[in-house]
Amino acid sequence: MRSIQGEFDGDGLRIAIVCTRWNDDIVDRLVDGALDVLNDCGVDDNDVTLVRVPGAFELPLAVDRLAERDDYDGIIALGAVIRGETPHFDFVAGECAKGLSATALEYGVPVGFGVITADNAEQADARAQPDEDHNKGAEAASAVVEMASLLRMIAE
Ligand SMILES: Nc1c(NC[C@H](O)[C@H](O)[C@H](O)CO)[nH]c(=O)[nH]c1=O
Ligand SMILES: CC(=O)[C@@H](O)COP(=O)(O)O
Repeated sequence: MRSIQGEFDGDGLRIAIVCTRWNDDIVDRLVDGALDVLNDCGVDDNDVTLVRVPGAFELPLAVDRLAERDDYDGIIALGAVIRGETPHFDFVAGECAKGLSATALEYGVPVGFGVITADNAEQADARAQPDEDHNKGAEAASAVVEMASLLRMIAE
């Protein structure tokens, strides 16, 4: 049986990170986690582009435009959607996830879903810790590097 699995080799990869200003106290820690993983994987800092949008609802449009440019081997989307008093949470989180997934499939570009969806600030904080195992940004960056590598292997 032949097995194909991506490697955590970021050499030569061009990566965009799109993050939100909403909940930036949390999201900036996701950015740090993502950057640490990209550095560990050997992605050159000069090959990383950081884009900031207002909130998670705006992530898909920015990611879509970046994917359309075909300048990036992977895109990491970072945000934190924290439930409030109304159903607004469901629409913001749902449309964000749906839009990011649609862009990945339309352009064939790996999009890391590094968007925390939490019922409260404590849950969000617990998913934005410095250690990679508790940082959604690190998780998303790792997935993007692996998928970019896998897609290169499949294309060979
Ligand atoms: N409540 C949160 C939001 N809400 C804002 C929306 O994302 C959007 O910017 C607004 O509806 C204007 O279009 N965004 C988050 O990222 N996190 C939240 O908890
Ligand atoms: C996820 C949201 O948009 C949410 O924080 C908004 O809070 P609320 O539902 O109380 O307006």
